[in-house]
Amino acid sequence: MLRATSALFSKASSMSSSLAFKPCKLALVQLAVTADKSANLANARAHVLEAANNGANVIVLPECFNSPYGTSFFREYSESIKDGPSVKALSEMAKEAKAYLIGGSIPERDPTNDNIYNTCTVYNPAGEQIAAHRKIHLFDIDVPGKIRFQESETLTAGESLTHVDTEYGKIGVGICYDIRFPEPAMIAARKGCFAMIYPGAFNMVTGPLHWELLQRARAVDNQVYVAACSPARDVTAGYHAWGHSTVVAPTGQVVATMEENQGIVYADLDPQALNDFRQSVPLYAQRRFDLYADVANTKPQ
Ligand SMILES: NC(=O)CC(=O)C(=O)O
Repeated sequence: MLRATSALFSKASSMSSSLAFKPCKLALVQLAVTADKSANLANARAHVLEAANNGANVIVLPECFNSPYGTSFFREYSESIKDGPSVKALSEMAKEAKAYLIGGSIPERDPTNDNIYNTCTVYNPAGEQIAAHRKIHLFDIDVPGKIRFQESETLTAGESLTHVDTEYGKIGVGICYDIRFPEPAMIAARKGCFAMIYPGAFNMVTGPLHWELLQRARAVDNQVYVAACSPARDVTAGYHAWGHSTVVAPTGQVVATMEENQGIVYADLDPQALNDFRQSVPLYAQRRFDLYADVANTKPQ
């Protein structure tokens, strides 16, 4: 299903506070993930090439696309992001596709300390790995009678924010639970990112409640594009992903989305639309950091 954005905001006359980036076509690959890593890599390759053949310049894979999503699987499926089979395959895919590839996430084992991370690696069209984002907020929740998931049982959190320079402009990257925290998206936007992209795997409890809401919130707060790419739902797996990979415009409107099955969602990202909206609703000139710059030092009471 594709929902088109209506032209709510007319073209701005002045572009004084405009953000420079080039138009590009984004593709979110909502992949059916199995317990067979090689099959997952082959399936990812086929879909990345399909997206590129359909004109995508920036292609995104889901969270944990090479492994089932579950704390009991992370160590078994983990590998190095320097020379493991998954990063080799991702690099080749990006090169074959001649596109930027935001390679979902994989369980990463760091050979220097044996820690396991949930890590998104990013590639340029030459196949070079240009960034790696380790999920900074681990998904530890307990909703009684509904879902308990504790990534921290096996994973270690990353320690840095990720902003990737591409020929189209700067893109911020987070992973799934990272989207619940407004600060990284705000920093990315203030540093000139035109989009925040989140490989993610919400579930049947939190998906209907928050998946779209959080993307729209991050988009409208920061007046950037926001996209989240999920695995397809597999009801035979231990974790049932919500699916619904989605792209949201800087206005907060959903521009492209889908249901729960495997497929690809496309959206054209347009600098003119972003800048027109920022001109119409000039948040960047109106913020009152004189009143709330100290948020990190304000303790919850
Ligand atoms: N899987 C996640 O990291 C996050 C999630 O499912 C949620 O926040 O809900």
